Amino acid sequence: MDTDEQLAPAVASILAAARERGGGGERVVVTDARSLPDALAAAEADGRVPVIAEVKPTSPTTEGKRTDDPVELAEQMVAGGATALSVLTEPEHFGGSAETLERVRAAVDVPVLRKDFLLHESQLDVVESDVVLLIARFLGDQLEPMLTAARERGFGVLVEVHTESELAAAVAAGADVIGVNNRDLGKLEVDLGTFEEVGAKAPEDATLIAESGVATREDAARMRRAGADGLLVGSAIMDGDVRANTERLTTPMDEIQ
Ligand SMILES: O=C(O)c1ccccc1NCC(=O)[C@H](O)[C@H](O)COP(=O)(O)O
Repeated sequence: MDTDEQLAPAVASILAAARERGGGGERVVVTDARSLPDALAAAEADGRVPVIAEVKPTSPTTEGKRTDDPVELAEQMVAGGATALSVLTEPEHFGGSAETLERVRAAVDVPVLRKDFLLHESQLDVVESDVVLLIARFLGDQLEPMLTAARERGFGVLVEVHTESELAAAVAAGADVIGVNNRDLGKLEVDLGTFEEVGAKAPEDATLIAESGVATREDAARMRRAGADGLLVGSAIMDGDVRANTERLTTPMDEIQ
């Protein structure tokens, strides 16, 4: 795992807050998790670009904060063709909350990913979701026990990696849905070449998600050509008309005149 000195100050601050944040009380058990791989396959069969649209009110790399009702934003994303949603629950740096995730999940019928920086098993017990994110870089040798703990509770799990060695650790831990983050959390720089390089080394049968930095249809097509089964998109959807932005990215290039 990184020492905080190797991380951008904003990320070190996110991690410090995550270490302090308590977990839930009672063990959460999800009995009705919506499958992310199934939803991605259904979008593909429909001829839509499979996009996981992210409800991200703010972030360390975003100016200002979006204050619209997150449920309305989520509904617009689904109306725009989003295959699944990602909802930030981190409160201090991203303006998220567990309550927002609960309200969004009750309002839509697509899989909802809980996007947070989970470091302890008890943090899984804060709120039900269909999928949780586990970040290989921050969990180190705790990745496998956290993956097991999440699956035992009924969550689907998206394991995020940024490098080939994190990918190897994720595969060794048993991850089968893997996100390659184009954003380097050490420097907060985004490079779509990361997915192209690291994703190419993933096992054939893994479900692969390209995360971060997808802004245009051309970016989406580039990630799809590199093997992405799904695209996780935050800023480019949250900035402006959320429904129109989602439609633009979920419509295949060959349908655009
Ligand atoms: O988005 C940030 O500014 C950020 C800063 C520090 C740590 C993590 C951060 N983002 C987490 C994410 O993974 C993204 O929200 C997600 O992949 C969507 O990225 P984008 O489409 O580039 O908004």
